[in-house]
Amino acid sequence: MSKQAFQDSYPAEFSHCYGCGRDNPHGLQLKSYWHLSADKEHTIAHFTPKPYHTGGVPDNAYGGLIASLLDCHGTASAAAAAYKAQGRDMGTAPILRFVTASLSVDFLRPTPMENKLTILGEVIQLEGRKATVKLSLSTNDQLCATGTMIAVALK
Ligand SMILES: CCCCCCCCCCCC(=O)SCCNC(=O)CCNC(=O)[C@H](O)C(C)(C)COP(=O)(O)OP(=O)(O)OC[C@H]1O[C@@H](n2cnc3c(N)ncnc32)[C@H](O)[C@@H]1OP(=O)(O)O
Repeated sequence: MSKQAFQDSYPAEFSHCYGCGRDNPHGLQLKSYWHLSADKEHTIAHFTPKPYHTGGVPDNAYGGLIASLLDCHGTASAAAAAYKAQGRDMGTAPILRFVTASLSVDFLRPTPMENKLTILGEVIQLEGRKATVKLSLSTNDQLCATGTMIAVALK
């Protein structure tokens, strides 16, 4: 299985996203991958916050950062799952690109900033152009946030 990040398969015109665009030097440049655990096939991304990603209390991450990480990991996971369902490598034509139609986030506890964050995704349904993605963010073995996304493939 390819170790190329999902986002690195995006065509150049889709690579300027603040959260995950490889061509956005001011962005977060999130990278997502397949992650095979014993029982399930997840997607995974890691992000280490900078001190300026704080949410007011210096030790804790800004909620908007957390939502951004879930957002970009979710759409990338949707695209990866859709390619996989079609038996195609990511980035092959015709291009499949998903955008966020809805994203809900539950912030379960303050998210400490000193260690890397782990974002997991699971595409639980693919139906027509619509993907439903379950998301989580944890650090220090503590679950800090969960999310649910509806992503829709661009026509
Ligand atoms: C820019 C390029 C970047 C591409 C590169 C991406 C890089 C990473 C992006 C990071 C993530 C983002 O921030 S993305 C940016 C933030 N998101 C956006 O700007 C999206 C804005 N919204 C839209 O453009 C539109 O509303 C769409 C594309 C989402 C849907 O419009 P549409 O194409 O006309 O499709 P439509 O027929 O309405 O919907 C298709 C199916 O999805 C369902 N559906 C639609 N919206 C919802 C919803 N909120 N909640 C539940 N379900 C929904 C419909 O019921 C239908 O289901 P059924 O009847 O078929 O069952």
